[in-house]
Amino acid sequence: MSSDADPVLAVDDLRKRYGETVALDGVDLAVADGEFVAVVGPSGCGKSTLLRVLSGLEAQFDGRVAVGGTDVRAGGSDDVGMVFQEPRLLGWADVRENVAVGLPADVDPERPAARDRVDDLIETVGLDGFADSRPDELSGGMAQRVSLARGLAYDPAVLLLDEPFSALDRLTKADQQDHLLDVWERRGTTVVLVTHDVEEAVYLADRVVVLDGQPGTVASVVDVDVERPRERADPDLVALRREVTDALGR
Ligand SMILES: Nc1ncnc2c1ncn2[C@@H]1O[C@H](COP(=O)(O)OP(=O)(O)OP(=O)(O)O)[C@@H](O)[C@H]1O
Repeated sequence: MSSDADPVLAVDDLRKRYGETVALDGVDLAVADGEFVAVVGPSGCGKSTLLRVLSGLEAQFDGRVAVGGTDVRAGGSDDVGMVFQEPRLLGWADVRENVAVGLPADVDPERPAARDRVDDLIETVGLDGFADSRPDELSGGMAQRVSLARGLAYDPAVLLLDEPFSALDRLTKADQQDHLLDVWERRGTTVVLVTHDVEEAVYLADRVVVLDGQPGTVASVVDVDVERPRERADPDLVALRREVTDALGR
């Protein structure tokens, strides 16, 4: 997919420092509407920092970062939903209440339209029948799907995911990856996924951005030009995995 025309996410010459530590140095990235981009890189190269900047959680940086044409420092982050490695659910609240936390602040979660929206999201992530369950009644994969529904509650233009499946066992992980693909395909949300897992990146993404170094810079961008639905064992995917791994090792 081309990212040339009006990218929904535009990062130009991003430089981010924490005191003396430069975390990112001159990162450029353009993500097209509806595109699925994975960001991989070794520990400490600034992957989470990049997501934090994109989400508006970090206001101090040099360069330009815009979502939907609006600078994130000027409210562009309203168009961004975030899913973290840990589901970060409210233990005392049920699934419906946990998803409703992600609704825009001016929406009363008790209003019928808001309840319908939340129930629709719960169904979207495949948790029908669990709306009244509490987090301790859910498996790890289910809890992560609540977190995904919460991230979608704002109906964001861009969904940012920071290693959302890394704490899950292999089978649950594969299941959740397919679930995310399903949600992405049905909703058309633009996705930026940070992961350590090259296999996951290549299986899911249209493009894999390899970050490297300290400070982090874009070392390589690998297009995953493989038709969907994909087979994990597809020789083209296996070859692309090698290409990404080689780029990481350089
Ligand atoms: N709040 C902070 N204060 C100071 N330094 C920080 C802070 N957050 C990140 N850093 C530093 O910025 C650099 C990039 O960190 P970041 O967490 O973005 O990397 P990462 O690629 O996500 O790592 P990992 O894969 O281990 O999560 C590291 O050198 C880290 O120590």
